[in-house]
Amino acid sequence: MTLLDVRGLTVRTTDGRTLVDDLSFSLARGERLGLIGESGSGKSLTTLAVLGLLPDGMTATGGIELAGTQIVGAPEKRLTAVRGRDAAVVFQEPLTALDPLMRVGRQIAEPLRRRTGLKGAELARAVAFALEQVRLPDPERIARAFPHEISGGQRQRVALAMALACDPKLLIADEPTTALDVSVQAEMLELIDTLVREREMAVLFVSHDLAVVAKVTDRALVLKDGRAVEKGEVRSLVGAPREDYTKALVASARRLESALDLRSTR
Ligand SMILES: Nc1ncnc2c1ncn2[C@@H]1O[C@H](COP(=O)(O)OP(=O)(O)OP(=O)(O)O)[C@@H](O)[C@H]1O
Repeated sequence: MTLLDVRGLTVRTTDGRTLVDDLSFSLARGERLGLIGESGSGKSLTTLAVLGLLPDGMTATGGIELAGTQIVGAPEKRLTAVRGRDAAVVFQEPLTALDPLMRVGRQIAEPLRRRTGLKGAELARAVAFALEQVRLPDPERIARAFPHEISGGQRQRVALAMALACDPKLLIADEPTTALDVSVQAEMLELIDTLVREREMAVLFVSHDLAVVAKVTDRALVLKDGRAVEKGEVRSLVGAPREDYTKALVASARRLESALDLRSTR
């Protein structure tokens, strides 16, 4: 069953520049797709369009159907209902999602309370559980901390816990490991992989690094200047890229072999 259907998505600026050009792809429930391309290729704008979050001065045309809701042209009220429940996002920079002035626990409590209606001690227990799920040690301490009091890797885990709090059908991960130290990148990818598998969530995974995409998804779509230039199984994109642009992405991908080995052993 189709969860996300993007048909002829085009994003333009008011001064007439086309930043995403006639893009189409779809995602079934529980399926994973990588969006790959170099900086400026339109990956982030595509994911923002899916959530109805395009910046001012940009308009989307075409169709985006997410869990039965037409996103393009939808009123804000309908979009608010979709976000969190049908699709949630983890951005490259966790501070985008986190309020610097609010303790971490309260930030996770809010979406949890909305979804579950829990209060008081039960809600506090659910917050601690959400933090444990993303493998954060000492969840009570983390819950009391402000975002600047924890490490970048821990903040990204908190952002992931917030995204998962409403049990969305689709997780959008936009360069979720790019800002992290190399040593914590692999752990984060593994965590995303495990958590979405347990929840049977679909994933739209954005990265400029094909090796990173290969760790999480089986299929990928290659974007260049806002257009899809190639799509298919990650394995065939890597083994036999047709476009020069894809060949360049393969060449620049780090640790590609180990990423593919990892998936083939599952
Ligand atoms: N708010 C904005 N106003 C004007 N142009 C923008 C805006 N945001 C993005 N763009 C332009 O749209 C194009 C696509 O940007 P987008 O952020 O989607 O690329 P990307 O592939 O996600 O790259 P990156 O990995 O660097 O974020 C780029 O040419 C970028 O300069």
